Amino acid sequence: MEEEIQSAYQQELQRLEQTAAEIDSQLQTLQNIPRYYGDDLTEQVLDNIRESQRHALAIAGPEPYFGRLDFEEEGKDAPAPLYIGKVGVENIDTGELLVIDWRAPVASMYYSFTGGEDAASYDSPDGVIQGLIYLKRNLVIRKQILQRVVDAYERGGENLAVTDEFLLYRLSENKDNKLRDIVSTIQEEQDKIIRSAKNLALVIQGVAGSGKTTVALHRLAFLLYQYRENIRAERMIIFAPNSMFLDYISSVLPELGVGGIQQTTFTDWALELLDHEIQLTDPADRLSEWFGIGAKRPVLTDDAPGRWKGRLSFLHELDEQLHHYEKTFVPEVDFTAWEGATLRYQTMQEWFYTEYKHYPLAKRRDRVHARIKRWMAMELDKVWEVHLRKDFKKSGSAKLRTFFKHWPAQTQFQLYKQFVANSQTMPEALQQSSVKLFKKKRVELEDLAPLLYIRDRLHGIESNDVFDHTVIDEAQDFSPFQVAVLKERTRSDSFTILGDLSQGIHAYQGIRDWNEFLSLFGEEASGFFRLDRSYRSTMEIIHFANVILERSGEPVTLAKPVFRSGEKVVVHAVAPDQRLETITRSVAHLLQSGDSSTVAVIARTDDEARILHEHLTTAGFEATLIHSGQRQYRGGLSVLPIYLSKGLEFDAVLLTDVDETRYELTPQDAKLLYVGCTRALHHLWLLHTGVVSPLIADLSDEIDTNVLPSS
Ligand SMILES: Nc1ncnc2c1ncn2[C@@H]1O[C@H](COP(=O)(O)OP(=O)(O)OP(=O)(O)O)[C@@H](O)[C@H]1O
Repeated sequence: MEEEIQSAYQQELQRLEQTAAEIDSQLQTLQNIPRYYGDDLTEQVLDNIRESQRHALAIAGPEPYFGRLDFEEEGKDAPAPLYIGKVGVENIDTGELLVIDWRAPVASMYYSFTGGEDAASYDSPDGVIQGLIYLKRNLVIRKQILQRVVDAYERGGENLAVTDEFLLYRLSENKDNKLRDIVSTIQEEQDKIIRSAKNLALVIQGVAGSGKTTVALHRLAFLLYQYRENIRAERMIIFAPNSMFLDYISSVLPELGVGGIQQTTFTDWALELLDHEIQLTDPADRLSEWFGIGAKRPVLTDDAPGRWKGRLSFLHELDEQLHHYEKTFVPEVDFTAWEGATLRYQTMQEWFYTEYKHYPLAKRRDRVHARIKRWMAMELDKVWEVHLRKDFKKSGSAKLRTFFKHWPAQTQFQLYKQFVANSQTMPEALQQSSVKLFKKKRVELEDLAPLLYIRDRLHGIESNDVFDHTVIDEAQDFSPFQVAVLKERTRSDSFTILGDLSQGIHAYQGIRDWNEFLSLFGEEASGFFRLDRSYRSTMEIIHFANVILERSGEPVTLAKPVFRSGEKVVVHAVAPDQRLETITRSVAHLLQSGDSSTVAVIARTDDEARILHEHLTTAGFEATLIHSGQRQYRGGLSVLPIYLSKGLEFDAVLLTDVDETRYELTPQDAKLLYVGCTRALHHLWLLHTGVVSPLIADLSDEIDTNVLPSS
């Protein structure tokens, strides 16, 4: 056995040397060719190709591949080894494929193969190809050094099922600052999503840590590879909850060799399109209202402003109002430029409603205006007396200006203000507060989608502004209205919409059920996936977090852990006068433990986080305070309010003040605490002074209560 392993290692060593030498030599050759900055188009195209090859080889160089699959295609007489890496590499002289791009059809078997003696298959452009798999091997290569060779499957061997050993090895590594690619360990259920066809709106419900964000980013890389003739990176867009989150995920796409994809938040994107005509109220006000403690929080109903204005029935009501606006847009008044020159309103209506029907409203108005001017010019030509012609021209223009005052060019905001004031269905309190706010030229987040909708009806959507693919992360916090607006701007309904209803902490604006989105697309054009396995946290952490979710009193899907065991979750009661000192000691302990390079101290509110940050800084720690305006994710030690922890992950998490007043037995608080706990990869500690939160009370078997280091 030992000998076999040694020989496999030697074999792989040799192969690696050859492949690495080929990559280095190709890269060297390309680097010797200077970049082209001239005007010749052919040269420019060639230079671009060389540049992307340089880029690909630079990615391949240090870690050329991560897996090997020996596959014997039906009709062939021997298995051929396929080496799978982030980018494909060919031997320049022989054309032999040294490394196969992970996105290539044949590589899909590396991810879908789960063992057994049966035939395996993949979809090639020429149809389904079948054959037998003889070996699946994981290889860890760093800086061209072969570090690990592990066979997950060998035909005829004892272990017929593909083992998770390599996945566990990857998961046990601790995290640096950013989210990373997972090409070497993509799981079968994730691979199905990544390789789904382009013209589908995919909705993915995935438990915390199931890899939703990561999978969505890999899907973009796949689409760009598979549909390279039809889609462009600059026409793809990712919507994420905030700028810091965008920074946190910013390494994955470059690691996969993909650049140029637009990444933004819905708010930033919408405000830009709306030409900053309006200002958004400070989101911090609403956040402190909803994430305040206890009695201060509003009751959550479907009449909450975000829920109400985000529903499709509001869109339909606006649609009706827009329709009415359009129908009455051309007044039933003739235009007389001068005596004897009258344009009947029926003619103008004919132009507006029939001839220019296909243009958006504002453009139609401009077209009719220009056409009336042309009509006046023709009428003038019929006037022979020169002095009259001059007078008519002047007075006709003045009359047209007055006449067009009946056709006011309204902005989307002016129209929206009227529509809201005229609404027959909006709850009165909401209508009044909106009208009051609009007087100050201010709007709330939930007004952005209706404003964009009206804007698009007025001005249309430029073909340059249409997306080839749209990703919405943390989509449970989006409204159907927002998705409807994005649907108008996304070609062929090509969407990846991902989120977790159990983490819907912004329920005052988000959805309750994925059907709220799916109904926008229809069955044929959409697909629904569930990811129930969680890869982030240890079994102990996931079991603990699941209990919290069960106590929420709402129907939930519990996360299934991969078999990775760690220490028990720590829950510790602290006397009030020991609180700060205990936090300091715990942080020091967690930072020193070997597998914690990122540690988060998670407080209940913004203010509590700020105070803790001050305390830790004074105690000599280098810590980053994460607040709602934060744009960069720095890693190391972070202090943050719990609602901002969504989407992030840390080797160790310390939740402070998990007591009955801060985390009540309500669905909202359960979701909030669930989000906080599921941020931890390896260590989860919770401290409380006073009575422990009912969400985690009486869990003695699951937890450790006695591990705090002594002072
Ligand atoms: N197949 C995989 N192999 C290795 N690591 C994985 C795999 N899938 C997910 N992970 C890891 O699990 C963690 C969670 O991934 P990600 O943040 O994408 O999940 P998520 O579902 O978006 O989480 P959440 O909803 O809790 O924010 C990351 O560290 C990611 O690298």
